[in-house]
Amino acid sequence: MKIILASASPRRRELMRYITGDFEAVSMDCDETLPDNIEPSKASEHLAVLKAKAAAEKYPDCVVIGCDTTVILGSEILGKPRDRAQCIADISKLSGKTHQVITGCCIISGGRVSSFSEVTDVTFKDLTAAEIEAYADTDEPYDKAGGYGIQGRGSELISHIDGDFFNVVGLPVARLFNELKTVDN
Ligand SMILES: Cc1cn([C@H]2C[C@H](O)[C@@H](COP(=O)(O)OP(=O)(O)OP(=O)(O)O)O2)c(=O)[nH]c1=O
Repeated sequence: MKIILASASPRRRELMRYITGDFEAVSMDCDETLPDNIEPSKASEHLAVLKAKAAAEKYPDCVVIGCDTTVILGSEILGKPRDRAQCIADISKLSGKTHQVITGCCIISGGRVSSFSEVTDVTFKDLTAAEIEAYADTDEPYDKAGGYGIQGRGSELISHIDGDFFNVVGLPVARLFNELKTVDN
């Protein structure tokens, strides 16, 4: 069956090519409002299911994949910063601490819905105000959860990670590869 990646993210499309070159990427518009009181750790999988279901309605004869990446610090979800001030505030919160990056994935095939979450722990260095401001002055943070890109200059902010690097960039490549094999069988 043809594979549809329901994502506008250029990073995800690039990472998906590690799994297969044989897929089509489509942008899905869907309401990403989270239910009240959802546990932060469940948010990305919830949104992945919404994105995949929206795509499955349009492509019922395909294997559809939806994904979402969230950055969780304690009980707070840090989204894409709306402006420089928010970026500085978010990176300041992450400085010197360990947070979780969770990518939720949902696969829908032949009406069957399966989903999972992959967690990577990311630890930031103790950053100075000047380092944080310099990073906020780049154009890297603004389309990324948590306001940083580990695959770019954001790597300078990090002391270490525990888990799948690709998961932080937006797609848990190894896990998704394995899950897709079970769906195709
Ligand atoms: C933490 C982090 C996030 N990100 C990106 C991954 C995701 O693209 C983005 C989180 O936003 P998402 O809402 O997961 O994805 P998206 O809006 O970019 O695309 P779509 O919903 O169409 O699939 O942040 C990085 O590229 N590097 C990082 O280090």
